[in-house]
Amino acid sequence: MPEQHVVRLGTRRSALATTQSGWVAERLRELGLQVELVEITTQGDVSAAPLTMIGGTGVFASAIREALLDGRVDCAVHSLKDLPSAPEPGLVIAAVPRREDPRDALCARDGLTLGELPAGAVVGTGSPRRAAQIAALGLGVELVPIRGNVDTRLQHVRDGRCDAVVLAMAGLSRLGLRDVVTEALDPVQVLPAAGQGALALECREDHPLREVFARVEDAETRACVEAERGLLARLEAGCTAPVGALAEVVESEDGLELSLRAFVGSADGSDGLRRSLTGSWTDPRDLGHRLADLLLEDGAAELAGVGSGLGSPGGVGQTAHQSTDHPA
Ligand SMILES: NCc1[nH]cc(CCC(=O)O)c1CC(=O)O
Repeated sequence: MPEQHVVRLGTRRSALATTQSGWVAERLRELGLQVELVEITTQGDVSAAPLTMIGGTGVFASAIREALLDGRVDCAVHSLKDLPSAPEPGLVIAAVPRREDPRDALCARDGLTLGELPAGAVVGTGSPRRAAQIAALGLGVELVPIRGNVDTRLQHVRDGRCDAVVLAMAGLSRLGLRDVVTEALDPVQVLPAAGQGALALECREDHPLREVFARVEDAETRACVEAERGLLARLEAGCTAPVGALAEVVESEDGLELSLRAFVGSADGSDGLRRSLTGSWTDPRDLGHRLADLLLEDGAAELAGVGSGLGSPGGVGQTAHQSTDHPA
Protein backbone atom coordinates (compact mmCIF):
# COMPACT_ATOMS: atom_id res chain seq x y z
CA MET A 1 0.00 0.00 0.00
CA PRO A 2 1.30 3.51 -0.80
CA GLU A 3 2.57 5.75 1.98
CA GLN A 4 0.18 5.87 4.95
CA HIS A 5 -1.29 9.18 5.96
CA VAL A 6 -4.72 9.98 7.32
CA VAL A 7 -7.18 9.96 4.44
CA ARG A 8 -9.25 13.17 4.41
CA LEU A 9 -12.75 12.34 3.20
CA GLY A 10 -14.71 15.42 2.12
CA THR A 11 -18.39 15.59 2.94
CA ARG A 12 -21.24 18.02 2.93
CA ARG A 13 -22.59 18.97 6.33
CA SER A 14 -26.15 17.60 6.16
CA ALA A 15 -27.14 14.66 8.33
CA LEU A 16 -27.59 12.50 5.22
CA ALA A 17 -24.23 13.47 3.72
CA THR A 18 -22.26 12.86 6.93
CA THR A 19 -24.06 9.53 7.49
CA GLN A 20 -23.24 8.37 3.95
CA SER A 21 -19.65 9.57 4.24
CA GLY A 22 -19.31 7.92 7.65
CA TRP A 23 -20.49 4.64 6.16
CA VAL A 24 -17.89 4.78 3.38
CA ALA A 25 -15.22 5.85 5.89
CA GLU A 26 -15.98 2.66 7.85
CA ARG A 27 -15.56 0.54 4.69
CA LEU A 28 -12.18 2.22 4.07
CA ARG A 29 -11.12 1.64 7.69
CA GLU A 30 -11.90 -2.05 7.21
CA LEU A 31 -9.27 -1.97 4.47
CA GLY A 32 -6.72 -0.67 6.96
CA LEU A 33 -6.87 3.05 6.16
CA GLN A 34 -7.05 5.83 8.72
CA VAL A 35 -9.86 8.17 7.73
CA GLU A 36 -11.12 11.54 8.95
CA LEU A 37 -14.18 13.45 7.70
CA VAL A 38 -13.67 17.02 6.47
CA GLU A 39 -16.85 19.09 6.18
CA ILE A 40 -17.28 21.28 3.13
CA THR A 41 -19.99 23.92 2.89
CA THR A 42 -21.56 24.26 -0.54
CA GLN A 43 -23.54 27.16 -1.97
CA GLY A 44 -26.60 24.94 -2.03
CA ASP A 45 -26.35 24.46 1.74
CA VAL A 46 -26.24 28.17 2.63
CA SER A 47 -28.65 29.58 0.05
CA ALA A 48 -32.40 29.25 0.34
CA ALA A 49 -32.83 30.39 -3.27
CA PRO A 50 -34.43 27.93 -5.68
CA LEU A 51 -31.80 25.58 -7.06
CA THR A 52 -32.48 26.73 -10.60
CA MET A 53 -31.31 30.24 -9.56
CA ILE A 54 -27.95 29.16 -8.19
CA GLY A 55 -26.89 26.77 -10.93
CA GLY A 56 -28.94 23.62 -10.53
CA THR A 57 -28.29 20.50 -8.49
CA GLY A 58 -24.64 20.49 -9.62
CA VAL A 59 -23.82 23.22 -7.08
CA PHE A 60 -23.61 20.58 -4.37
CA ALA A 61 -21.06 18.53 -6.25
CA SER A 62 -18.92 21.38 -7.52
CA ALA A 63 -17.67 22.70 -4.15
CA ILE A 64 -16.61 19.20 -3.22
CA ARG A 65 -14.92 18.67 -6.57
CA GLU A 66 -12.96 21.89 -6.09
CA ALA A 67 -11.69 20.58 -2.76
CA LEU A 68 -10.63 17.32 -4.45
CA LEU A 69 -8.85 19.12 -7.27
CA ASP A 70 -6.93 21.52 -5.03
CA GLY A 71 -5.93 18.71 -2.66
CA ARG A 72 -7.80 19.82 0.49
CA VAL A 73 -9.36 16.35 0.60
CA ASP A 74 -8.26 12.95 -0.73
CA CYS A 75 -11.66 11.58 -1.63
CA ALA A 76 -15.33 12.43 -1.34
CA VAL A 77 -18.67 10.71 -1.24
CA HIS A 78 -21.59 11.87 -3.37
CA SER A 79 -25.14 10.62 -3.75
CA LEU A 80 -24.87 9.33 -7.30
CA LYS A 81 -28.21 10.75 -8.27
CA ASP A 82 -27.01 14.28 -7.48
CA LEU A 83 -23.81 13.90 -9.48
CA PRO A 84 -23.74 15.33 -13.01
CA SER A 85 -23.19 12.47 -15.45
CA ALA A 86 -20.51 14.37 -17.38
CA PRO A 87 -17.08 13.27 -16.09
CA GLU A 88 -15.03 15.94 -14.28
CA PRO A 89 -11.54 16.35 -15.85
CA GLY A 90 -8.87 15.14 -13.44
CA LEU A 91 -11.30 13.19 -11.25
CA VAL A 92 -12.59 9.62 -11.32
CA ILE A 93 -15.33 7.71 -9.59
CA ALA A 94 -12.92 5.28 -7.95
CA ALA A 95 -15.73 3.15 -6.57
CA VAL A 96 -19.48 2.70 -6.52
CA PRO A 97 -20.30 0.83 -3.31
CA ARG A 98 -23.23 -1.54 -2.89
CA ARG A 99 -26.55 0.18 -3.47
CA GLU A 100 -29.21 0.74 -0.82
CA ASP A 101 -32.91 0.29 -1.68
CA PRO A 102 -33.36 2.42 -4.84
CA ARG A 103 -37.12 2.92 -4.45
CA ASP A 104 -39.02 6.04 -3.48
CA ALA A 105 -40.90 5.99 -0.22
CA LEU A 106 -44.23 7.48 0.75
CA CYS A 107 -44.29 8.96 4.23
CA ALA A 108 -47.94 9.69 4.97
CA ARG A 109 -50.01 10.60 8.02
CA ASP A 110 -51.82 7.80 9.84
CA GLY A 111 -49.93 5.04 8.05
CA LEU A 112 -51.70 5.68 4.75
CA THR A 113 -50.54 4.19 1.45
CA LEU A 114 -50.80 6.03 -1.88
CA GLY A 115 -54.01 4.18 -2.73
CA GLU A 116 -55.55 5.04 0.64
CA LEU A 117 -54.97 8.80 0.38
CA PRO A 118 -58.32 10.56 -0.01
CA ALA A 119 -58.99 12.65 -3.12
CA GLY A 120 -57.60 16.13 -2.58
CA ALA A 121 -54.89 14.91 -0.21
CA VAL A 122 -51.80 17.14 -0.33
CA VAL A 123 -48.60 15.33 -1.38
CA GLY A 124 -45.36 17.28 -1.07
CA THR A 125 -42.39 16.75 -3.36
CA GLY A 126 -39.86 19.07 -4.97
CA SER A 127 -39.09 16.51 -7.63
CA PRO A 128 -40.78 16.93 -11.04
CA ARG A 129 -40.03 13.24 -11.65
CA ARG A 130 -41.96 12.12 -8.58
CA ALA A 131 -44.77 14.61 -9.20
CA ALA A 132 -45.20 13.56 -12.84
CA GLN A 133 -45.40 9.87 -12.04
CA ILE A 134 -47.78 10.27 -9.12
CA ALA A 135 -49.97 12.61 -11.17
CA ALA A 136 -50.09 9.95 -13.88
CA LEU A 137 -51.71 7.49 -11.45
CA GLY A 138 -54.84 9.63 -11.52
CA LEU A 139 -55.52 9.51 -7.80
CA GLY A 140 -56.80 13.06 -7.57
CA VAL A 141 -54.20 14.06 -5.03
CA GLU A 142 -52.77 17.57 -5.04
CA LEU A 143 -49.02 17.78 -5.60
CA VAL A 144 -47.22 20.70 -3.96
CA PRO A 145 -43.54 21.60 -4.31
CA ILE A 146 -41.45 21.43 -1.13
CA ARG A 147 -37.71 21.74 -0.57
CA GLY A 148 -35.22 21.16 2.18
CA ASN A 149 -33.35 18.35 3.84
CA VAL A 150 -34.95 15.06 4.83
CA ASP A 151 -36.10 16.23 8.26
CA THR A 152 -37.54 19.51 6.96
CA ARG A 153 -39.61 17.56 4.47
CA LEU A 154 -40.87 15.07 7.06
CA GLN A 155 -41.86 18.05 9.23
CA HIS A 156 -44.47 18.95 6.60
CA VAL A 157 -46.37 15.77 7.49
CA ARG A 158 -45.87 16.10 11.25
CA ASP A 159 -47.33 19.61 11.32
CA GLY A 160 -50.16 18.84 8.89
CA ARG A 161 -49.09 21.02 5.96
CA CYS A 162 -48.96 17.85 3.84
CA ASP A 163 -50.81 14.56 4.09
CA ALA A 164 -47.74 12.85 2.68
CA VAL A 165 -44.28 13.49 1.29
CA VAL A 166 -42.16 11.33 -1.01
CA LEU A 167 -38.51 10.71 -0.19
CA ALA A 168 -35.81 8.27 -1.23
CA MET A 169 -35.97 5.04 0.75
CA ALA A 170 -32.16 4.95 0.83
CA GLY A 171 -31.76 8.26 2.62
CA LEU A 172 -34.37 7.33 5.24
CA SER A 173 -32.76 3.92 5.74
CA ARG A 174 -29.31 5.34 6.21
CA LEU A 175 -30.64 7.87 8.72
CA GLY A 176 -32.41 5.10 10.67
CA LEU A 177 -35.83 6.51 9.73
CA ARG A 178 -37.36 3.52 7.97
CA ASP A 179 -40.29 3.50 10.36
CA VAL A 180 -41.65 6.79 8.96
CA VAL A 181 -42.16 5.03 5.61
CA THR A 182 -45.78 4.05 5.06
CA GLU A 183 -45.25 2.56 1.57
CA ALA A 184 -42.25 1.65 -0.55
CA LEU A 185 -43.40 2.76 -3.99
CA ASP A 186 -43.33 0.01 -6.60
CA PRO A 187 -41.10 1.00 -9.55
CA VAL A 188 -43.95 -0.18 -11.79
CA GLN A 189 -45.69 3.02 -10.64
CA VAL A 190 -42.84 5.33 -9.67
CA LEU A 191 -39.36 4.82 -11.12
CA PRO A 192 -36.57 6.32 -9.02
CA ALA A 193 -34.00 8.85 -10.23
CA ALA A 194 -31.00 7.43 -12.10
CA GLY A 195 -28.46 6.41 -9.47
CA GLN A 196 -30.85 6.74 -6.54
CA GLY A 197 -29.70 4.79 -3.50
CA ALA A 198 -26.14 4.51 -4.79
CA LEU A 199 -23.03 6.42 -3.70
CA ALA A 200 -19.95 7.49 -5.63
CA LEU A 201 -16.48 7.59 -4.09
CA GLU A 202 -14.58 10.20 -6.09
CA CYS A 203 -10.87 11.06 -6.07
CA ARG A 204 -8.20 12.63 -8.27
CA GLU A 205 -7.31 10.28 -11.11
CA ASP A 206 -3.64 10.33 -10.05
CA HIS A 207 -4.27 9.77 -6.33
CA PRO A 208 -1.86 7.15 -4.94
CA LEU A 209 -4.69 5.45 -3.02
CA ARG A 210 -7.03 5.22 -6.01
CA GLU A 211 -6.64 1.44 -6.24
CA VAL A 212 -7.36 1.06 -2.53
CA PHE A 213 -10.48 3.24 -2.81
CA ALA A 214 -11.54 1.03 -5.73
CA ARG A 215 -11.86 -1.94 -3.38
CA VAL A 216 -15.20 -0.72 -1.98
CA GLU A 217 -16.62 -1.17 -5.49
CA ASP A 218 -19.73 -3.30 -6.08
CA ALA A 219 -19.65 -4.43 -9.72
CA GLU A 220 -23.38 -5.08 -9.92
CA THR A 221 -24.27 -1.61 -8.64
CA ARG A 222 -21.75 -0.01 -11.00
CA ALA A 223 -23.31 -1.76 -14.00
CA CYS A 224 -26.80 -0.66 -12.98
CA VAL A 225 -25.93 2.99 -12.45
CA GLU A 226 -23.90 3.09 -15.67
CA ALA A 227 -26.99 1.97 -17.59
CA GLU A 228 -29.19 4.54 -15.82
CA ARG A 229 -26.71 7.38 -16.33
CA GLY A 230 -26.08 6.34 -19.93
CA LEU A 231 -29.80 6.74 -20.54
CA LEU A 232 -29.83 10.16 -18.86
CA ALA A 233 -26.84 11.39 -20.86
CA ARG A 234 -28.34 10.28 -24.15
CA LEU A 235 -31.67 11.90 -23.37
CA GLU A 236 -29.85 15.16 -22.80
CA ALA A 237 -32.17 15.68 -19.88
CA GLY A 238 -32.20 19.26 -18.71
CA CYS A 239 -32.81 20.32 -15.13
CA THR A 240 -36.58 20.18 -15.29
CA ALA A 241 -37.26 17.19 -17.55
CA PRO A 242 -38.66 14.47 -15.36
CA VAL A 243 -36.81 11.21 -15.99
CA GLY A 244 -36.92 8.05 -13.92
CA ALA A 245 -34.66 5.07 -14.53
CA LEU A 246 -33.95 1.79 -12.80
CA ALA A 247 -31.62 -1.01 -13.87
CA GLU A 248 -31.56 -4.39 -12.18
CA VAL A 249 -29.57 -7.55 -12.67
CA VAL A 250 -31.89 -10.37 -13.73
CA GLU A 251 -31.36 -14.03 -14.50
CA SER A 252 -32.02 -15.23 -18.04
CA GLU A 253 -31.29 -18.38 -20.04
CA ASP A 254 -27.96 -16.87 -21.09
CA GLY A 255 -26.95 -16.06 -17.55
CA LEU A 256 -27.12 -12.67 -15.87
CA GLU A 257 -28.56 -9.75 -17.78
CA LEU A 258 -29.41 -6.15 -17.09
CA SER A 259 -33.01 -5.01 -17.22
CA LEU A 260 -33.51 -1.27 -17.60
CA ARG A 261 -36.81 0.57 -17.17
CA ALA A 262 -37.34 4.27 -17.80
CA PHE A 263 -39.94 7.01 -17.59
CA VAL A 264 -39.97 10.42 -19.28
CA GLY A 265 -42.68 12.87 -18.34
CA SER A 266 -43.87 16.14 -19.76
CA ALA A 267 -42.78 19.15 -17.72
CA ASP A 268 -46.35 19.84 -16.57
CA GLY A 269 -46.95 16.23 -15.53
CA SER A 270 -49.88 15.77 -17.88
CA ASP A 271 -48.31 12.99 -19.91
CA GLY A 272 -45.62 10.36 -19.68
CA LEU A 273 -43.81 7.61 -21.57
CA ARG A 274 -42.49 4.33 -20.16
CA ARG A 275 -40.24 1.81 -21.88
CA SER A 276 -37.92 -1.01 -20.89
CA LEU A 277 -35.12 -3.04 -22.42
CA THR A 278 -32.93 -5.96 -21.40
CA GLY A 279 -29.33 -6.44 -22.48
CA SER A 280 -25.90 -7.75 -21.64
CA TRP A 281 -24.46 -6.33 -18.46
CA THR A 282 -20.99 -6.12 -20.01
CA ASP A 283 -21.97 -2.92 -21.82
CA PRO A 284 -24.43 -1.13 -19.53
CA ARG A 285 -23.94 2.34 -21.03
CA ASP A 286 -24.93 1.02 -24.44
CA LEU A 287 -28.12 -0.42 -22.95
CA GLY A 288 -28.90 3.02 -21.53
CA HIS A 289 -28.24 4.66 -24.89
CA ARG A 290 -30.45 2.18 -26.72
CA LEU A 291 -33.36 2.67 -24.34
CA ALA A 292 -32.96 6.45 -24.65
CA ASP A 293 -33.09 6.13 -28.43
CA LEU A 294 -36.25 4.07 -28.16
CA LEU A 295 -37.86 6.73 -25.96
CA LEU A 296 -36.78 9.49 -28.35
CA GLU A 297 -38.18 7.54 -31.33
CA ASP A 298 -41.46 7.32 -29.48
CA GLY A 299 -41.63 11.05 -28.85
CA ALA A 300 -39.81 11.68 -25.56
CA ALA A 301 -38.38 14.97 -26.82
CA GLU A 302 -41.74 16.29 -27.99
CA LEU A 303 -43.28 15.21 -24.72
CA ALA A 304 -40.88 17.17 -22.60
CA GLY A 305 -41.44 20.23 -24.74
CA VAL A 306 -39.23 22.59 -26.67
CA GLY A 307 -36.40 24.15 -24.67
CA SER A 308 -35.96 21.35 -22.19
CA GLY A 309 -32.82 20.28 -24.00
CA LEU A 310 -34.25 16.84 -24.65
CA GLY A 311 -33.38 15.45 -28.05
CA SER A 312 -31.49 18.42 -29.38
CA PRO A 313 -27.82 17.59 -30.02
CA GLY A 314 -25.81 18.86 -27.09
CA GLY A 315 -28.91 20.01 -25.31
CA VAL A 316 -29.83 23.63 -24.71
CA GLY A 317 -27.22 25.39 -22.61
CA GLN A 318 -26.79 22.19 -20.68
CA THR A 319 -23.53 20.29 -20.69
CA ALA A 320 -23.87 18.19 -17.57
CA HIS A 321 -26.74 15.88 -16.87
CA GLN A 322 -28.09 15.25 -13.48
CA SER A 323 -31.21 14.08 -11.78
CA THR A 324 -34.19 16.36 -11.49
CA ASP A 325 -34.40 15.62 -7.78
CA HIS A 326 -33.29 18.28 -5.36
CA PRO A 327 -30.31 17.33 -3.22
CA ALA A 328 -31.06 17.16 0.49
N1 LIG B 1 -32.80 14.54 -3.58
C1 LIG B 1 -31.73 14.63 -2.66
C2 LIG B 1 -31.22 13.32 -2.27
N2 LIG B 1 -30.06 12.86 -2.76
C3 LIG B 1 -29.89 11.60 -2.30
C4 LIG B 1 -30.96 11.31 -1.47
C5 LIG B 1 -31.20 10.04 -0.77
C6 LIG B 1 -30.19 8.96 -0.94
C7 LIG B 1 -30.10 8.41 -2.33
O1 LIG B 1 -31.03 8.51 -3.13
O2 LIG B 1 -29.06 7.84 -2.61
C8 LIG B 1 -31.78 12.41 -1.42
C9 LIG B 1 -33.00 12.56 -0.61
C10 LIG B 1 -34.27 12.23 -1.32
O3 LIG B 1 -34.38 12.28 -2.53
O4 LIG B 1 -35.24 11.92 -0.61
